[in-house]
Amino acid sequence: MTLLQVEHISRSFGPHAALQDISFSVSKGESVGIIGRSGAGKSTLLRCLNGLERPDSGRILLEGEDLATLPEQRLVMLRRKIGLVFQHFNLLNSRTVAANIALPLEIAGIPKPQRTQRVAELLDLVGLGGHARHYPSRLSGGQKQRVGIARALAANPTLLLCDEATSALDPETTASILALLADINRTLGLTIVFITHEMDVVRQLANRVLVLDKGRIIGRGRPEDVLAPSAPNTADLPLPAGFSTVPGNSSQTVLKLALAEQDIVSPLLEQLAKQHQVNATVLATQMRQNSTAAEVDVLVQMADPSMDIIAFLKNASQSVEVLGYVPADS
Ligand SMILES: Nc1ncnc2c1ncn2[C@@H]1O[C@H](COP(=O)(O)OP(=O)(O)OP(=O)(O)O)[C@@H](O)[C@H]1O
Repeated sequence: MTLLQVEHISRSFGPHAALQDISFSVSKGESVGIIGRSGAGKSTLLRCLNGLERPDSGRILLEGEDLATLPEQRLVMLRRKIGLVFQHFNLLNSRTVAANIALPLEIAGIPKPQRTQRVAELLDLVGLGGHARHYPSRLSGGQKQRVGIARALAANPTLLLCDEATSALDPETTASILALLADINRTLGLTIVFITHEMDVVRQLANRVLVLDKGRIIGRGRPEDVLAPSAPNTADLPLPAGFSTVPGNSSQTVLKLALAEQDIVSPLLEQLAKQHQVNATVLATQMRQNSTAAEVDVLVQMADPSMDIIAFLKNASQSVEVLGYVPADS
C-alpha cells in the first residue's frame, strides 16, 4: 500500500534548479534511502517531504493528501503524522530527556498521565530507561540521537524522515543508531525515508535507494543493485607493517576515507592539521573499483581520532571507516 507518492516535483532558487521533475513512491513499511553528493538536492527534497518547503510544481501525496498545496492550517495537522530526526539532534538543553521526548505530546494536547506513560515506553524502546531525569549535556552523541528518535516517534507518526541522522557520530555509534532505526522499521513496521551522503548507511538501512544528482534522480532500486560494490576488504589493501584490528598500547589508527576526487586529499589533511592539530600520514591511495574516474580511497594513519575529527572527516568524505591500528612508531 502506497504511503507517500511524489509526482513530478521541481523547486528552483532563482535561476538554480535544486530539484527537477522528481517522482517516486514509498510503500508502507519500507525504508528508502536518498543518497547524493553535497548540493545534489537532498535537503531540499526532505524539506518538501516535510511540508517545510513547497515545490514550484508537482504533488506530494501523504496518505492521499497533497503537502504541496494544502492550506497552512491543514498542513500543520498533517505534519503531525511525520516524525523528524535531525543530524545535530536539536534537543532543548533546558529540558530533561523525558521532557524533550514529551514535547510533541504537549503540543498535541495529550494529558499528562498519558504523556508520562508514553515517554516511559519510548525510553525503553530506545534503550534509555534510567536517563529520564538527565539533561542532554550529560549524554553522549549516540544517546542524544536516541532521545531525538524517541521524540520523533512520540506522536506515533506514520512516516519517519531522517536528515543525515548519523553524520555527526563516530562509526561505532553510527552502527548502533542504524541498528535501532532498522529495528524500529522492522518491528513497528514504521516507514522510513532518510537522506545521507554515505553509501554504508544506505547499505545498512535501506530496502530501496534513490540516487540524486544535480536535482535529478539518476538511479533507483535495491542498494545491492544500484550502489558500487563495497570497497575491497582489508586483505586487498596495502596495509602497513604491524597492522592489527585490535588496538595496542600507544597504537595509531588506520582509516579509509572514500573521497570524491584525488585533488581534495591534500587540502583536507591540511585543514585537519589546522583545525584539529592532528597530523595524518597518507599510507596509500587507490582509485575505487567500478566507480567513475576520479573517485579515490585513501588510507591514512593518525593518533587516536576524537569524535570531532571523525565528524570532520565524515563531512568531507563519502565514507570513513576505521580499519585497524598500527604501532605508533611504524
Ligand atoms: N534557500 C536556498 N536558497 C538558494 N539556494 C539554495 C537554497 N537551498 C538550497 N539551495 C541550493 O540548491 C542546491 C541543492 O541544495 P541542498 O541543500 O538541497 O543539497 P544537499 O544534497 O542537501 O547538499 P548537502 O549534502 O551539502 O546538504 C544547492 O546548489 C544549494 O546551494
